[in-house]
Amino acid sequence: MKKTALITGASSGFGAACARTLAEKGWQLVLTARRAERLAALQRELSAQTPVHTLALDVRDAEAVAASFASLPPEFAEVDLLVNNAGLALGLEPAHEASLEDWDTMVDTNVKGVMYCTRAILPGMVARNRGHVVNIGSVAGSWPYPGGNVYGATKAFVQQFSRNLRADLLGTAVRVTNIEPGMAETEFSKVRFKGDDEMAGRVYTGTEALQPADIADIVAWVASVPARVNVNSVEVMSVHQAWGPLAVDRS
Ligand SMILES: NC(=O)C1=CN([C@@H]2O[C@H](COP(=O)(O)OP(=O)(O)OC[C@H]3O[C@@H](n4cnc5c(N)ncnc54)[C@H](OP(=O)(O)O)[C@@H]3O)[C@@H](O)[C@H]2O)C=CC1
Ligand SMILES: CC(=O)[C@H](N)C(=O)O
Repeated sequence: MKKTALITGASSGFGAACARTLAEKGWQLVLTARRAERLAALQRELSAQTPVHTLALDVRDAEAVAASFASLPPEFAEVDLLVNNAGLALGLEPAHEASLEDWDTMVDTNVKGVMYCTRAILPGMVARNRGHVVNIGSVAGSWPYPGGNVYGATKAFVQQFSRNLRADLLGTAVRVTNIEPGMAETEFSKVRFKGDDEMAGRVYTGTEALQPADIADIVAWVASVPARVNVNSVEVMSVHQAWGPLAVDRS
């Protein structure tokens, strides 16, 4: 029987790449994000390969997360792998100029979204004594950079939440991994710069960033090691990056 992976933020970037890679490796998929049409397209692409269930969902909505995860079709209900990937950065202003609304959105998505999804899926994993939570943190959670203020802090939360989950889950076979990617070429910068494609493009100019499939390969790897092994964290950067995300010239 195929194992089930539930991926949040599967409509683009790392999440969509994880869907493709895990489908290739024989997983069946529950794909979630807000953009239902993107999920439907990915489902059409992958469904010849593996069963796919899609769920249009905003991870900031605790009740919707709990209700939809509790009412998955029976054949998808036992989630073996939760990839907490949905997330975003908004703005790159210094703290004294940043928008409180952007800060709230980042905390609601990157912190509370991860909490809500984890809380909804974990009881089943513990009851079955089987499962794996893979959180997508960021090098921005450990390495400072100008304008990284709240985004980086949300990823520091993800790092420590991952460690603390392991403490709570000691004595069970449920695994937790925090993956901390460096700069990667996805829709991340388009979102951060609110559709300013020129600004977003500058992030990747003159360098070679990670690609979504690079992160998907790591997710597939941490999920494939022997059940006794917990890969606690993986920090991964482009060979062209050695510390915090590259600052972008805002002028
Ligand atoms: N790209 C990078 O350089 C790095 C990214 N990361 C992290 O990787 C993760 C994936 O980002 P990446 O693939 O790069 O960026 P993308 O913008 O390509 O993907 C982000 C995904 O998150 C989903 N999402 C955002 N907000 C919500 C929400 N409220 N509810 C549900 N889904 C949501 C989006 O779907 P939709 O809009 O359809 O809801 C989309 O599928 C994020 O957590 C990001 O912080 C970490 C390190 C580096
Ligand atoms: C490394 C990331 O999370 C992101 N690309 C950023 O610029 O902060």
